[in-house]
Amino acid sequence: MPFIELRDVSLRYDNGYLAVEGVNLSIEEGEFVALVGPSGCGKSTLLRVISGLRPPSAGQATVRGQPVGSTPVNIGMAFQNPTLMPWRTVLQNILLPLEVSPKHKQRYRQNPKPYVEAARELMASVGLSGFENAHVWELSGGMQQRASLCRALIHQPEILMLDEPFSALDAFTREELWQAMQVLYLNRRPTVILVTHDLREAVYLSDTIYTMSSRPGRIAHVRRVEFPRPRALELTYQDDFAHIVRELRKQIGGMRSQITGLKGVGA
Ligand SMILES: Nc1ncnc2c1ncn2[C@@H]1O[C@H](COP(=O)(O)OP(=O)(O)OP(=O)(O)O)[C@@H](O)[C@H]1O
Repeated sequence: MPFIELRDVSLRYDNGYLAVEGVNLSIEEGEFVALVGPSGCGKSTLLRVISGLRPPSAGQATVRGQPVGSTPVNIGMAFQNPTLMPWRTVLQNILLPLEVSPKHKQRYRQNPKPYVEAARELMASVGLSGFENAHVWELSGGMQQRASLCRALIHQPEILMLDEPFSALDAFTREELWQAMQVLYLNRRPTVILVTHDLREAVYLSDTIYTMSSRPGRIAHVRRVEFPRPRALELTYQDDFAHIVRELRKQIGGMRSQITGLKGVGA
């Protein structure tokens, strides 16, 4: 049984807008999946469906075979904007989800020590040791995003949802963060769903890449990525890596040219 499954899922927003239609996908436990596609094709909408924020208008979304929302599922999230609280230290920001997580809040209140240890370990794995008592304004954008990834993982979520978490960073910092993300993933093996416009990022990090068509979004192409892990950054300069990136770009370019009426855009 797949861990996460969408069967013929469509979602129409309250204003009548059909964002996604007839989406089928199935994600194994511990799989790293990327959703790519033209702007507005419904990538974030699918995250909302899987997290239970938006019930599908048609079709079925299940986690472990149970309809989404029928049983609690531990989810971690990180977004483009790290949204750390400026009045809290980095360590306090990372511990924040434990104050509200139904699974952890009581144990955390009674005995915070193991959680603080876990937060320190997470920080060490992404190179943030020594910044536990720093405040947000003392960190670079890349460091803030590292902290946001640690915060997303502190309550040991089964599913980690990443909505363009590296898109506001410069190219070098972004690549550093891919490597930090890979370390976190290999240490914990959560099921990850990454929404991104960066095709190199998708290929570097993922096991499977779903390319969505423009609105209403459908799954237009599924690409497995078989490179063994850990993946070195040098992989991104290899021909077989570039070949997959080109294949995805061609798919998306074709859709964009259908929308704009231009021939060969991005192809
Ligand atoms: N709450 C809402 N009400 C009505 N329409 C919405 C709502 N949220 C999103 N949409 C529309 O649904 C479509 C899909 O949006 P969504 O954010 O899922 O796309 P996306 O692929 O993540 O976009 P992008 O790549 O630009 O971030 C868009 O056209 C958007 O305008």
